[in-house]
Amino acid sequence: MTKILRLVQIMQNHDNMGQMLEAYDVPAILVTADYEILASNTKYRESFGEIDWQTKPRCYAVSHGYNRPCDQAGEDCPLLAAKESKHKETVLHIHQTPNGREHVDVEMIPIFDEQDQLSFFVELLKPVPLASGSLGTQKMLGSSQAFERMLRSVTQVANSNASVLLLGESGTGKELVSQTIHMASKRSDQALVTLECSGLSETLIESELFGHKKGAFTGANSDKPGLVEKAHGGTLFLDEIGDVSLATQVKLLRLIESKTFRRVGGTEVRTADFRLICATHRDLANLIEQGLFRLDLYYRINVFPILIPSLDDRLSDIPQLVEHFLRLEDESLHITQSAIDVLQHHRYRGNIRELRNIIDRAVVLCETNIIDETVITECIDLDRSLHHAPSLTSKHALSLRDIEAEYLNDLMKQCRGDKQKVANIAKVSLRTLYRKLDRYAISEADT
Ligand SMILES: Nc1ncnc2c1ncn2[C@@H]1O[C@H](COP(=O)(O)OP(=O)(O)OP(=O)(O)O)[C@@H](O)[C@H]1O
Repeated sequence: MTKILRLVQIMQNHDNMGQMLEAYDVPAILVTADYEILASNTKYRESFGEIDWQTKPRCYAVSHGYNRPCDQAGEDCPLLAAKESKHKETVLHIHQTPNGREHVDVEMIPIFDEQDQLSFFVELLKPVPLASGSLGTQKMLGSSQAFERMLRSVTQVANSNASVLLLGESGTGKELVSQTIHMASKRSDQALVTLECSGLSETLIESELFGHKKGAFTGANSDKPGLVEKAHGGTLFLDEIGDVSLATQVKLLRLIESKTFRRVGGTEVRTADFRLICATHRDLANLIEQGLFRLDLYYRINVFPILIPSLDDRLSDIPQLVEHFLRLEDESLHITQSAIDVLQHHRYRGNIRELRNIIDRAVVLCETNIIDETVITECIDLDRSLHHAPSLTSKHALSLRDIEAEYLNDLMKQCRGDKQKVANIAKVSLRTLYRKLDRYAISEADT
């Protein structure tokens, strides 16, 4: 007797249905071709709660609160897809769970009877903890198709050791995706170490990445481990990899290929075990054509590329993102639908970061706890007026830049070049600090 036949017989005995599902170590339900749920396993009940068996429960009603199948509600229906293809089908859905709306990786397995007729489906529902369909502080938010496509890639690659290349415009969330991949990987209990490569000189990148020996250059008063050592066992995230010079690319290639390196000024060959994630907003193929990016390095870093959609390609996520950013500022604030409409018609050059700026600005400008269309339009126009007044902005920016440069220079001296300390005092991220130090050409050697 074939395995499948036995399975069908087992399933025909209602008492055994639940037991059969217990064999799966993920939440599972048994569904008929008419979408009726016949049984669930313990893992399902733990994740999604008890099903009310009094009413003939349908999967679309239980998982989504719909009164018709998902495909008729404008969503992908894995059951319909499996009926048509007669193969296992997978899809990422947002389901109602006791924790609110959560992304769930759905796998629909068709089961045939001895006449080769499709009789049942086993639906496996794996919650995806790295994203949220509703509000949450750490998670990536979104439910648009473009976002879900990207999230699917993130879930597929997170658990492997493959090098990932994140491609997307500025402010689309590349850094957040790198954190998500790290947190969902086997290395999550070790460090995620980030180096923002943009604008750093070759010497600085080298000394930051590989560390240096005492006396390696002026100001190197003691031995210092580099970021590669700090990332041992964990993940190394190289942001804006498209901006590094050809000379630095050679060093990176050597590091990635051999997983060995030497501290600047040192002779000892050290090894490091890290998972590599790189990101860029630049068109690497174009850079390769111009001879500005090495093809061999490109192949090394681009084992698994993930395209991060721009905000213009996921406008339907705006209400959810706005709610989230508002909640971070003040629980009592509300935004009107017409204000949301304005935000959904705006074109974002700075993507989610720009949206967040607009909301932060609106929180300051609104005089009541309601943010309406007028406030949002004012916040958007503020950006436009800055772009259209170059002489004014450059004049003011110049003096602000001078003040900032002096402040950071002093802080670096006070803290003897300890960038983490400086970043803490200046209340900026380490990443922002690197950008600023580089912009003002302040180096450790000056401190
Ligand atoms: N899916 C998301 N849900 C919630 N917040 C997000 C999401 N994606 C990005 N953000 C927020 O948008 C801002 C920009 O994200 P991030 O810094 O990760 O972008 P980036 O692509 O790395 O930008 P850059 O290329 O300029 O370094 C951050 O405040 C981040 O928390």
